[in-house]
Amino acid sequence: MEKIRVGIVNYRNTKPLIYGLEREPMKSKIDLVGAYPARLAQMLIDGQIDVGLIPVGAIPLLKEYYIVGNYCIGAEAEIASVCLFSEVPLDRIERVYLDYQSRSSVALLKWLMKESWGIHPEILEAEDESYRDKISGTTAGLVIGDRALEQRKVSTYIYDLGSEWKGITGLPFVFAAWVSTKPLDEKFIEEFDKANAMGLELIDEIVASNPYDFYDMKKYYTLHLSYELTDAKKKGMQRFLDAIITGGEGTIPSE
Ligand SMILES: C=C(O[C@@H]1C=C(C(=O)O)C=C[C@H]1O)C(=O)O
Repeated sequence: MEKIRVGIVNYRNTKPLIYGLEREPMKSKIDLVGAYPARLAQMLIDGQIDVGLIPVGAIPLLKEYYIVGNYCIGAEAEIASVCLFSEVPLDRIERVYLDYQSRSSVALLKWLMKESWGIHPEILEAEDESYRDKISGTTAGLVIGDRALEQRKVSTYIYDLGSEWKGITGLPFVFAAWVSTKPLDEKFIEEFDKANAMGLELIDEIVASNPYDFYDMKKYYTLHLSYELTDAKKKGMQRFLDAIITGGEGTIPSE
Protein backbone atom coordinates (compact mmCIF):
# COMPACT_ATOMS: atom_id res chain seq x y z
CA MET A 1 0.00 0.00 0.00
CA GLU A 2 1.17 3.48 -0.78
CA LYS A 3 2.30 5.45 2.26
CA ILE A 4 0.42 8.55 3.36
CA ARG A 5 2.69 11.59 3.43
CA VAL A 6 2.22 13.39 6.74
CA GLY A 7 3.60 16.91 7.25
CA ILE A 8 4.56 17.79 10.82
CA VAL A 9 5.61 21.08 12.41
CA ASN A 10 9.28 20.89 13.34
CA TYR A 11 8.84 22.55 16.75
CA ARG A 12 8.73 21.02 20.22
CA ASN A 13 4.98 21.69 20.45
CA THR A 14 4.40 18.74 18.09
CA LYS A 15 6.32 16.08 20.01
CA PRO A 16 3.36 14.71 22.00
CA LEU A 17 1.25 14.35 18.84
CA ILE A 18 3.92 12.59 16.81
CA TYR A 19 5.04 10.16 19.51
CA GLY A 20 2.53 7.60 18.27
CA LEU A 21 3.11 8.43 14.60
CA GLU A 22 6.76 7.46 14.97
CA ARG A 23 5.74 4.06 16.31
CA GLU A 24 3.76 1.09 15.04
CA PRO A 25 1.08 0.55 13.90
CA MET A 26 1.22 4.03 12.26
CA LYS A 27 4.94 4.16 11.49
CA SER A 28 4.89 1.76 8.53
CA LYS A 29 1.81 3.39 6.99
CA ILE A 30 3.15 6.92 6.76
CA ASP A 31 6.11 9.04 5.70
CA LEU A 32 6.75 11.90 8.12
CA VAL A 33 7.98 15.18 6.65
CA GLY A 34 8.99 18.00 9.01
CA ALA A 35 8.88 21.70 8.12
CA TYR A 36 7.88 25.04 9.63
CA PRO A 37 4.14 25.81 9.53
CA ALA A 38 4.02 28.27 6.60
CA ARG A 39 6.07 25.82 4.52
CA LEU A 40 3.72 22.95 5.41
CA ALA A 41 0.77 24.95 4.09
CA GLN A 42 2.58 25.45 0.79
CA MET A 43 3.50 21.75 0.64
CA LEU A 44 -0.16 20.77 1.04
CA ILE A 45 -1.19 23.23 -1.70
CA ASP A 46 1.55 21.86 -3.98
CA GLY A 47 0.54 18.25 -3.36
CA GLN A 48 3.82 17.31 -1.64
CA ILE A 49 2.01 15.99 1.44
CA ASP A 50 -1.40 14.30 1.87
CA VAL A 51 -2.18 15.62 5.34
CA GLY A 52 -0.36 18.03 7.62
CA LEU A 53 -0.47 20.20 10.72
CA ILE A 54 -1.60 23.18 8.72
CA PRO A 55 -1.88 26.70 10.16
CA VAL A 56 -5.57 27.57 10.45
CA GLY A 57 -4.62 30.98 9.00
CA ALA A 58 -3.79 29.24 5.71
CA ILE A 59 -7.11 27.38 5.42
CA PRO A 60 -8.79 30.18 3.39
CA LEU A 61 -6.25 29.44 0.64
CA LEU A 62 -7.41 25.85 0.15
CA LYS A 63 -10.09 25.24 -2.46
CA GLU A 64 -11.29 22.20 -0.56
CA TYR A 65 -10.26 21.06 2.90
CA TYR A 66 -10.99 18.36 5.48
CA ILE A 67 -10.18 18.48 9.20
CA VAL A 68 -8.66 15.12 10.08
CA GLY A 69 -9.24 13.56 13.51
CA ASN A 70 -9.72 15.14 16.91
CA TYR A 71 -6.36 16.70 17.76
CA CYS A 72 -4.70 20.01 17.02
CA ILE A 73 -2.11 22.52 18.21
CA GLY A 74 -4.30 24.72 20.37
CA ALA A 75 -4.40 26.77 23.55
CA GLU A 76 -7.13 27.45 26.09
CA ALA A 77 -5.47 30.81 26.83
CA GLU A 78 -1.75 31.63 27.33
CA ILE A 79 0.43 29.74 24.80
CA ALA A 80 3.90 31.10 25.72
CA SER A 81 5.38 30.31 22.27
CA VAL A 82 3.37 32.71 20.09
CA CYS A 83 4.09 36.27 21.14
CA LEU A 84 4.78 39.77 19.98
CA PHE A 85 8.17 40.70 21.45
CA SER A 86 9.21 44.26 22.05
CA GLU A 87 11.49 46.59 23.97
CA VAL A 88 8.73 49.20 24.33
CA PRO A 89 5.02 48.98 25.26
CA LEU A 90 2.39 48.56 22.51
CA ASP A 91 1.62 52.26 22.03
CA ARG A 92 5.26 53.06 21.31
CA ILE A 93 5.86 50.34 18.72
CA GLU A 94 6.67 51.87 15.30
CA ARG A 95 7.50 48.78 13.23
CA VAL A 96 6.53 45.11 13.49
CA TYR A 97 8.30 42.20 11.86
CA LEU A 98 6.02 39.29 10.93
CA ASP A 99 7.40 35.77 11.34
CA TYR A 100 7.93 34.14 7.92
CA GLN A 101 7.35 30.71 9.54
CA SER A 102 3.78 31.55 10.63
CA ARG A 103 0.39 31.88 8.95
CA SER A 104 -2.09 31.75 11.85
CA SER A 105 -0.28 34.09 14.22
CA VAL A 106 0.47 36.59 11.47
CA ALA A 107 -3.27 36.86 10.75
CA LEU A 108 -4.12 36.88 14.46
CA LEU A 109 -1.60 39.65 15.17
CA LYS A 110 -2.97 41.83 12.35
CA TRP A 111 -6.48 41.31 13.69
CA LEU A 112 -5.40 42.19 17.26
CA MET A 113 -3.56 45.34 16.16
CA LYS A 114 -6.57 46.56 14.23
CA GLU A 115 -9.53 45.36 16.29
CA SER A 116 -8.23 45.42 19.83
CA TRP A 117 -5.00 47.32 20.36
CA GLY A 118 -5.74 50.08 17.86
CA ILE A 119 -2.11 50.42 16.78
CA HIS A 120 -0.93 50.81 13.18
CA PRO A 121 2.82 50.24 13.03
CA GLU A 122 4.67 49.72 9.77
CA ILE A 123 4.52 46.02 8.82
CA LEU A 124 7.75 44.34 7.77
CA GLU A 125 7.76 40.83 6.32
CA ALA A 126 10.69 38.87 7.74
CA GLU A 127 12.37 36.65 5.16
CA ASP A 128 14.79 34.70 7.30
CA GLU A 129 16.03 34.31 10.88
CA SER A 130 18.04 37.55 10.80
CA TYR A 131 14.93 39.59 11.69
CA ARG A 132 15.17 38.44 15.29
CA ASP A 133 18.31 40.54 15.82
CA LYS A 134 16.34 43.57 14.63
CA ILE A 135 13.76 43.30 17.43
CA SER A 136 15.02 46.30 19.38
CA GLY A 137 14.15 49.90 20.15
CA THR A 138 10.73 50.69 18.69
CA THR A 139 10.87 47.69 16.31
CA ALA A 140 8.87 44.73 17.60
CA GLY A 141 8.62 41.22 16.18
CA LEU A 142 6.27 38.27 16.11
CA VAL A 143 8.05 35.00 16.87
CA ILE A 144 6.54 31.51 17.11
CA GLY A 145 7.64 28.03 18.15
CA ASP A 146 10.84 27.11 20.02
CA ARG A 147 12.38 30.34 18.81
CA ALA A 148 9.70 32.23 20.76
CA LEU A 149 10.51 30.29 23.93
CA GLU A 150 14.12 31.43 23.41
CA GLN A 151 13.12 35.03 22.64
CA ARG A 152 11.36 35.18 26.03
CA LYS A 153 14.83 35.42 27.60
CA VAL A 154 15.72 38.39 25.39
CA SER A 155 12.77 40.77 25.11
CA THR A 156 11.33 43.06 27.79
CA TYR A 157 7.69 43.15 26.68
CA ILE A 158 5.93 39.91 25.78
CA TYR A 159 2.38 39.99 24.38
CA ASP A 160 0.95 36.47 24.35
CA LEU A 161 -1.42 36.00 21.38
CA GLY A 162 -3.27 33.07 22.96
CA SER A 163 -4.10 35.13 26.06
CA GLU A 164 -5.14 38.13 23.96
CA TRP A 165 -7.53 36.02 21.84
CA LYS A 166 -9.06 34.41 24.90
CA GLY A 167 -9.48 37.79 26.60
CA ILE A 168 -11.42 39.22 23.67
CA THR A 169 -13.48 36.24 22.47
CA GLY A 170 -13.63 34.03 25.57
CA LEU A 171 -12.69 31.15 23.26
CA PRO A 172 -9.67 28.88 22.91
CA PHE A 173 -7.44 29.30 19.86
CA VAL A 174 -6.40 26.68 17.30
CA PHE A 175 -3.03 27.49 15.74
CA ALA A 176 -2.82 24.40 13.53
CA ALA A 177 -5.00 21.40 12.75
CA TRP A 178 -4.54 18.20 10.77
CA VAL A 179 -5.84 19.14 7.34
CA SER A 180 -6.06 17.29 4.02
CA THR A 181 -7.32 18.54 0.67
CA LYS A 182 -8.87 15.19 -0.26
CA PRO A 183 -10.95 12.87 1.92
CA LEU A 184 -8.78 10.22 3.61
CA ASP A 185 -9.75 6.62 4.32
CA GLU A 186 -11.90 6.46 7.46
CA LYS A 187 -10.08 3.51 8.93
CA PHE A 188 -6.79 5.33 8.47
CA ILE A 189 -8.20 8.42 10.23
CA GLU A 190 -9.32 6.30 13.15
CA GLU A 191 -5.86 4.77 13.58
CA PHE A 192 -4.17 8.13 13.02
CA ASP A 193 -6.31 9.68 15.75
CA LYS A 194 -5.42 6.89 18.20
CA ALA A 195 -1.74 7.37 17.42
CA ASN A 196 -2.10 11.09 18.17
CA ALA A 197 -3.54 10.29 21.59
CA MET A 198 -0.67 7.95 22.53
CA GLY A 199 1.92 10.61 23.42
CA LEU A 200 -0.55 12.72 25.35
CA GLU A 201 -0.57 10.01 28.01
CA LEU A 202 3.23 10.00 28.16
CA ILE A 203 4.14 13.64 28.67
CA ASP A 204 6.62 12.91 31.49
CA GLU A 205 8.53 10.49 29.27
CA ILE A 206 8.57 12.96 26.36
CA VAL A 207 9.81 15.76 28.62
CA ALA A 208 12.53 13.53 30.10
CA SER A 209 13.85 12.40 26.73
CA ASN A 210 13.95 15.89 25.19
CA PRO A 211 15.90 18.13 27.60
CA TYR A 212 15.48 21.85 26.95
CA ASP A 213 16.98 24.80 28.83
CA PHE A 214 14.71 27.63 27.77
CA TYR A 215 11.33 26.68 29.17
CA ASP A 216 9.64 24.22 31.52
CA MET A 217 8.36 21.69 28.99
CA LYS A 218 6.01 19.93 31.39
CA LYS A 219 4.28 23.25 31.92
CA TYR A 220 4.33 23.96 28.16
CA TYR A 221 2.73 20.63 27.21
CA THR A 222 0.15 20.51 29.97
CA LEU A 223 -0.72 24.10 30.89
CA HIS A 224 -0.21 26.08 27.68
CA LEU A 225 -0.73 23.67 24.81
CA SER A 226 -4.10 22.00 24.54
CA TYR A 227 -4.30 19.27 21.96
CA GLU A 228 -7.93 18.09 21.95
CA LEU A 229 -10.03 19.58 19.16
CA THR A 230 -13.05 20.19 21.40
CA ASP A 231 -16.30 21.90 20.42
CA ALA A 232 -15.04 25.10 22.05
CA LYS A 233 -11.87 24.93 19.95
CA LYS A 234 -13.91 24.36 16.78
CA LYS A 235 -15.93 27.43 17.71
CA GLY A 236 -12.74 29.43 18.28
CA MET A 237 -11.40 28.23 14.95
CA GLN A 238 -14.56 29.23 13.08
CA ARG A 239 -14.61 32.61 14.78
CA PHE A 240 -11.01 33.20 13.70
CA LEU A 241 -11.68 32.07 10.12
CA ASP A 242 -14.69 34.40 9.90
CA ALA A 243 -12.57 37.28 11.25
CA ILE A 244 -9.68 36.82 8.82
CA ILE A 245 -11.83 36.11 5.78
CA THR A 246 -13.89 39.27 6.27
CA GLY A 247 -10.86 41.27 7.40
CA GLY A 248 -8.60 40.09 4.57
CA GLU A 249 -5.88 38.95 6.97
CA GLY A 250 -6.08 35.41 5.65
CA THR A 251 -4.32 36.11 2.39
CA ILE A 252 -0.72 34.96 2.31
CA PRO A 253 2.07 36.13 0.07
CA SER A 254 3.48 33.58 -2.38
CA GLU A 255 6.84 32.10 -1.46
C1 LIG B 1 1.69 27.20 19.31
C2 LIG B 1 2.29 27.35 18.18
O1 LIG B 1 1.52 27.28 17.09
C3 LIG B 1 2.05 27.30 15.78
C4 LIG B 1 1.69 28.49 15.07
C5 LIG B 1 1.37 28.47 13.75
C6 LIG B 1 1.17 29.72 12.96
O2 LIG B 1 1.27 30.81 13.51
O3 LIG B 1 0.91 29.64 11.75
C7 LIG B 1 1.27 27.24 13.10
C8 LIG B 1 1.49 26.06 13.73
C9 LIG B 1 1.73 25.97 15.16
O4 LIG B 1 2.80 25.13 15.40
C10 LIG B 1 3.74 27.59 18.12
O5 LIG B 1 4.37 27.43 17.09
O6 LIG B 1 4.34 27.93 19.14
